Amino acid sequence: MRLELVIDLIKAYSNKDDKLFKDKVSQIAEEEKAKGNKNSATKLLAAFQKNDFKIDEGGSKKVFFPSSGAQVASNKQPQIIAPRDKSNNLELFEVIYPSQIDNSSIFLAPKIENKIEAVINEYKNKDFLVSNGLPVENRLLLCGPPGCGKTSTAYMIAKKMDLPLIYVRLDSLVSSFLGQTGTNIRKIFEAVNGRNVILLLDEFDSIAKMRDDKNELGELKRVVNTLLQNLDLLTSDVFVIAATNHENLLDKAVWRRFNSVMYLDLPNKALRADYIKHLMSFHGIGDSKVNYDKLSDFTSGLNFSEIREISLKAIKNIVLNEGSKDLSIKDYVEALIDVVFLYNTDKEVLDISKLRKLRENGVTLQVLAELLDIPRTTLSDRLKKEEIRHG
Ligand SMILES: Nc1ncnc2c1ncn2[C@@H]1O[C@H](COP(=O)(O)OP(=O)(O)OP(=O)(O)O)[C@@H](O)[C@H]1O
Repeated sequence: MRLELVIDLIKAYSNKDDKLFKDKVSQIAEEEKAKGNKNSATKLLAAFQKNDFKIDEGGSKKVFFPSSGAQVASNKQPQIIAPRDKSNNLELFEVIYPSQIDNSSIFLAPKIENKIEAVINEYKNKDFLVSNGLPVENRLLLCGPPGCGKTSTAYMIAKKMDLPLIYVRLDSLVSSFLGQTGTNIRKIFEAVNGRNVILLLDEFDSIAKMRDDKNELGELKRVVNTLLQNLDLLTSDVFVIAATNHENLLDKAVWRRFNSVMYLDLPNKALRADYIKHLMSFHGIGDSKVNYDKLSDFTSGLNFSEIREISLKAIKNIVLNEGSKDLSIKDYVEALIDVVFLYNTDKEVLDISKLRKLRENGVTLQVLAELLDIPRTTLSDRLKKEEIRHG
């Protein structure tokens, strides 16, 4: 290896010039390859990627690569300016920098968590993979019911990759002025192409599904084609995440564009219990005596967003009314009824089918009757009548 290259490496390291550092490592690898030392070149690149070159700066770790995130943190990266719609002058996307994303916990099934970690790792090492002639997964489709963490997962990935997130809501993009949509899509893709960013296309079905809509005319088809063509033209620097609640509405041409597809489902019993426990302990409520298993049963069939709302309501009630830190089953069910099993403010107009669901989820008649302030036998009769009505 030439001495000048070593000196350049040292200079790059001390100036924290990640681009120069990376260039010099690549140059050394190339020279080794040219000399017939392919193994040494591969080893060097592997060591480089594996160590991720973390430099300690006064106690806080700075990620050397991928570079764009580090540059944002040190204000070296030029700001990403969102293009605007010609008619209403509104910005076509929102830029969210990793420093603006908090570290709040996201609960995912272990299988999904592992898959996401693998995708992040692959993207972080994309240069190495590409230099070895291997493709990189940089198109992720997140599907699943609302409130199960598609958007939150995209944020978490941006935080972990230390990259700016470009957030586009396709439904609002389309609903504004159809005639402008194609132009707006082009403007968005031009603004991000070639940059190390995450492009989140939320409510993806709102545009992709239009292709087959018999009632819509050529304009919509053109819009969808523009979207697909622009996706194809993106460089591999852009990591694309599309999110949809209606994956069944996406056609084959759309599925083909994504090399990773993940389904974020409603939380199972264990995840619900962990999530409720996490929310409670975060606010200093509850203790080891609380039966989280039971609370988890009560919330069967609900999504994370609903469980969060219920739990926060219960926490607020406990803190405001009782000033205590205890969590009773009744407190929780009361919040549950308020948030999800609404009875139109008038207790006479009970939504019996929802109450049946609560009973099925394990809430006792006694607790329900007390909370609803109706005699237990009356409630029991009404539930039985409902049962007969439904066979
Ligand atoms: N897996 C999860 N772990 C922890 N909290 C979650 C999770 N999923 C959702 N939440 C909570 O619900 C809120 C809404 O979730 P999010 O917007 O990520 O869901 P989504 O699947 O994108 O929903 P939509 O399809 O309606 O856009 C989050 O801000 C968070 O508080």
